[in-house]
Amino acid sequence: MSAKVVVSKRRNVNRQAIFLITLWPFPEDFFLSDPELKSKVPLEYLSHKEKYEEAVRKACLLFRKVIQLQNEGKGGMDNFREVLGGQLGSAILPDGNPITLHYVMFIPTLMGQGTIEQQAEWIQKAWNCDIIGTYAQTELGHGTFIRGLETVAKYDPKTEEFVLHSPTLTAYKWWPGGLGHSANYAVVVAQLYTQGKCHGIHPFVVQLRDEETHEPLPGIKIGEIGCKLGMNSTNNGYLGFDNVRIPRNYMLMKNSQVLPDGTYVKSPSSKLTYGTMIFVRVVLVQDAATYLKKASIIATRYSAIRHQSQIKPDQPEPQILDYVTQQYKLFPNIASCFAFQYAATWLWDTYNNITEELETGQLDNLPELHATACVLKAVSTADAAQGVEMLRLACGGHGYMTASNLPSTYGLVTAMCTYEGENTVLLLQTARFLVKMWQNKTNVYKLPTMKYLATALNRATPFEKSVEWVIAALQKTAAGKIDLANRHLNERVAKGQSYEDAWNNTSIELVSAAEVHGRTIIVEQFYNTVQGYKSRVSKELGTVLEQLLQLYAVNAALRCTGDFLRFTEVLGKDITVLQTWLEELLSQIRPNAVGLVDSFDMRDEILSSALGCYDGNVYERLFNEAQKSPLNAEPVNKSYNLYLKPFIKAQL
Ligand SMILES: CCCCCCCC/C=C\CCCC(=O)SCCNC(=O)CCNC(=O)[C@H](O)C(C)(C)COP(=O)(O)OP(=O)(O)OC[C@H]1O[C@@H](n2cnc3c(N)ncnc32)[C@H](O)[C@@H]1OP(=O)(O)O
Ligand SMILES: Cc1cc2nc3c(=O)[nH]c(=O)nc-3n(C[C@H](O)[C@H](O)[C@H](O)COP(=O)(O)OP(=O)(O)OC[C@H]3O[C@@H](n4cnc5c(N)ncnc54)[C@H](O)[C@@H]3O)c2cc1C
Repeated sequence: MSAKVVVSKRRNVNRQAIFLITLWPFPEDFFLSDPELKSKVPLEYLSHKEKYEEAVRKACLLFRKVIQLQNEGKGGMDNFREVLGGQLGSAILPDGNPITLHYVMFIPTLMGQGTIEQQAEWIQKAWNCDIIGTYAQTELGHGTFIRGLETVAKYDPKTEEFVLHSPTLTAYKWWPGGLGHSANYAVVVAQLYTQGKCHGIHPFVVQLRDEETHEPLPGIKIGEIGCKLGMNSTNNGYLGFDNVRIPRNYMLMKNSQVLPDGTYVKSPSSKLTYGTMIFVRVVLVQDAATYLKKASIIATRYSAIRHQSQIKPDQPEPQILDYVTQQYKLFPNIASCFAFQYAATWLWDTYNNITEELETGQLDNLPELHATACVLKAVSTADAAQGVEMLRLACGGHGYMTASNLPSTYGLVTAMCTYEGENTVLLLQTARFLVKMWQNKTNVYKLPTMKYLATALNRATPFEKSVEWVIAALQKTAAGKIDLANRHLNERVAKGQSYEDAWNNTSIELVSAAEVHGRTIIVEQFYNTVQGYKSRVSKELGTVLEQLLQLYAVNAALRCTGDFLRFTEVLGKDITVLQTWLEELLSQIRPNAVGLVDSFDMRDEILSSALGCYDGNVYERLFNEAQKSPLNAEPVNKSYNLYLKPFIKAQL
């Protein structure tokens, strides 16, 4: 991965802005120039069924091209990551990809939970797409509380098989992507029973459909769950089992096993079953950055084109980009794109390092990785969803048009707040870890993202107008919130509440403490990244990066003013200094705003937006898109003679 400086100049010198990006040698043109990957008719004018069929057609072609590149030695996993991610992936399949789960969860689970022999059996078939899988964990009745899943897998030692069964309607698997009509295999998470004892949830490979006819196999009740807020081509499905038998070795047995006689061999850690969920949460932080970049480009370019109202009576209508309120909607989101990008890169590296440790049986850092993946996924996806909605609103009526691609982008990003662990639940997971660290302070000194907790609470943080102060204040606030929540927990227990009730009654504070902890990590990673670049890039770039870092930090601080006043030495007058600092930064960033979003380097075909095109011809594109409406094919629609005319006549 080589970081290079890309200079993006826009029309005139004062808009020169440069942005440091990591260039992947990914052949975008190979995909975007393929006419077969373009929709003949805008998706919004297709039926639900047609949208799905079009998505399957494109998804198969997309992956065929990726496999072709791989066979030619032109990249591997990176190419999959590009076509599955929020940039190229959502440009070609804006309503979701029905085969995503095959690559994002089915194959990773086989790799993470299968024995070497099972990997040898299944992974080549999966990579060759001889089989198409999904990841079926969530049920109609349970998504968060996976220890409460109802699907059962009972071992029959006589035949050395597991019998999968859905005892209730709420036990039906519900949500898995591609499950409705696309996948013919699934990793199914079920309660394992052997020798009359339940050993909790475990992963099983289950064939769902005939590999030739694609007909559902006997005992398999399967279909799609219907229309959703977005992602309507993802083919999320339901799956019920009526005593379906699978061979013993279809249980993924890397971590725990069932021997032929039914003996259960326990895993070194029950948490290893959860591994795949960490992987996707880590990857989602990058996707949050990508979706927010896409919306930031669209809204910023549109704000440079759109002229509206007057700032001074004798002046022509200004670019709406010159309204400070508009800058306040746009620029903190641009800064967040950098923040989440850097946090995603750091988290990806951390994940890979710790996953290597897990392979050698070292589990020490798994809890911190889990807690960190949870909080960064929750904070980045929540902020990205809020940011995309703010950017849509910043574009007025035209932002509400499907042709802007902002509604579709919102549909994709807001789903991330729910899947792979609903955000509140994940923040509570992080809080659980923080409280445990707080109560057992000796551990805190070792963990990279936690070591500030050892000293932050009692550290003096007199106000100063600097990013370093903001980081120190966020750390002190996080420590203060964790300490206070812990004290309230203990007080509730002392008054006779069970620990579980005390936890529930303290959960608002716990979620808030976890969130501040997450923001601390993001600001600190942004700071470390900029410090690392400053000595290696031009003075201009260093200045721009510093401005963005300061904007992200001061905006994070202003979001925490209440807590800052409670947990740090900051005073009301200091908050005024922060507000003025923010306004100064908006003004400093204004000349580079368009250049900055240009440097996110997303082509028009990726943006798929009449508002965000590089040439700025917004109105012509909006009008041309309107002509594609089937209603405009004829001047008078048949409903006039059928309904309107009789209605009008009847009123005369
Ligand atoms: C290339 C780009 C591609 C991007 C495109 C992606 C598109 C993908 C589209 C859709 C994919 C979506 C797929 C899904 O949604 S799959 C289903 C996801 N479901 C969940 O995430 C469920 C969430 N719930 C849970 O994880 C758990 O129920 C829980 C909330 C964590 C509670 O667990 P539990 O009931 O066991 O209770 P505890 O809190 O007591 O936890 C017990 C201990 O286990 C530790 N733990 C929990 N989870 C993990 C984990 N994942 N890893 C490691 N450790 C874990 C926890 O910390 C406790 O430890 P302790 O020591 O404190 O006892
Ligand atoms: C687009 C999309 C794609 C998906 N793809 C898949 C897939 O491929 N495979 C798969 O298995 N699943 C998939 N899911 C399901 C997803 O993982 C679940 O929706 C998610 O885990 C949340 O579970 P739930 O929907 O049952 O909500 P619930 O768990 O019922 O949560 C509902 C509400 O209750 C709250 N709540 C729940 N538990 C607690 C708690 N302990 N403390 C405080 N509040 C709590 C939550 O915060 C939330 O506000 C997908 C979901 C979506 C939206």
